Amino acid sequence: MGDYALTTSKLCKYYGQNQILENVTMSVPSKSIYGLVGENGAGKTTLFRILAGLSKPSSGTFSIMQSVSLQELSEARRRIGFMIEMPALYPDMTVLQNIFVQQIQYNGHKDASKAISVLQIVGLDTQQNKKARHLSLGMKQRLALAIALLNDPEILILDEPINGLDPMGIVEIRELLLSLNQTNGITIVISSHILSELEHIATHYGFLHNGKLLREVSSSSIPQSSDGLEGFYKDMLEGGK
Ligand SMILES: Nc1ncnc2c1ncn2[C@@H]1O[C@H](COP(=O)(O)OP(=O)(O)OP(=O)(O)O)[C@@H](O)[C@H]1O
Repeated sequence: MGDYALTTSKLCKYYGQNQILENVTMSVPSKSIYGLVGENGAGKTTLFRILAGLSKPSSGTFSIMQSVSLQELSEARRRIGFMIEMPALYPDMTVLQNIFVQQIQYNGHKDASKAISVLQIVGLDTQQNKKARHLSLGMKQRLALAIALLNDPEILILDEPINGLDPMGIVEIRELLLSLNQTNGITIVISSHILSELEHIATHYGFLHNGKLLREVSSSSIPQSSDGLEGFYKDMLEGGK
């Protein structure tokens, strides 16, 4: 995969007059868990949407697994599992049927054994016959993650994947992500508001603030003190580091 799974160079995005991303130059090492930290409105989702091909940058370039051309990028994206927005679920279909819909859209056919295996990975196999309308938010999050895993991705891009999960659910997703990274070698890019949670799993961080990537560091640069990542981030925003 090369040294970097994803890179961006001087990426800018405007909506009308508003500059949302400003010269974002980012490098996500292969096989890392890269925590993207940033306040509400910092531009995290916008950046992920560009990588996913859901939005175009106003200027700048990016690469996914060394692919840069439009055609190569669309191939490379097939090797990424995205969880950016909640996938459109059919409320009157079951969990399993919703997985089948995704498989048919993506590959043209359904694959029941693969569907069950991703539901097992995210701990939803016991709920496979439940209608989507009856799922809790946390269960929907797991289903979105299951969908992102359907095509054995080499990279996972996860926007706030633990939003809405209870503490036990958060621990389970954390362990799942660690295992996907360590056992399957999947590079994971993850945004979360819960810095203490990112701290449990991230090997690298990028700090996005007002559309600018202030700094990238490896987790070894974060002090092991009680306010570790939170304190580091606060000091950085205050210009202390
Ligand atoms: N389609 C759009 N049109 C206009 N402005 C947009 C659009 N999408 C996002 N924005 C604006 O871009 C800015 C960045 O939004 P974005 O969703 O990328 O931030 P974020 O870091 O993901 O925040 P959050 O953590 O709240 O999800 C916000 O000010 C938002 O209002």
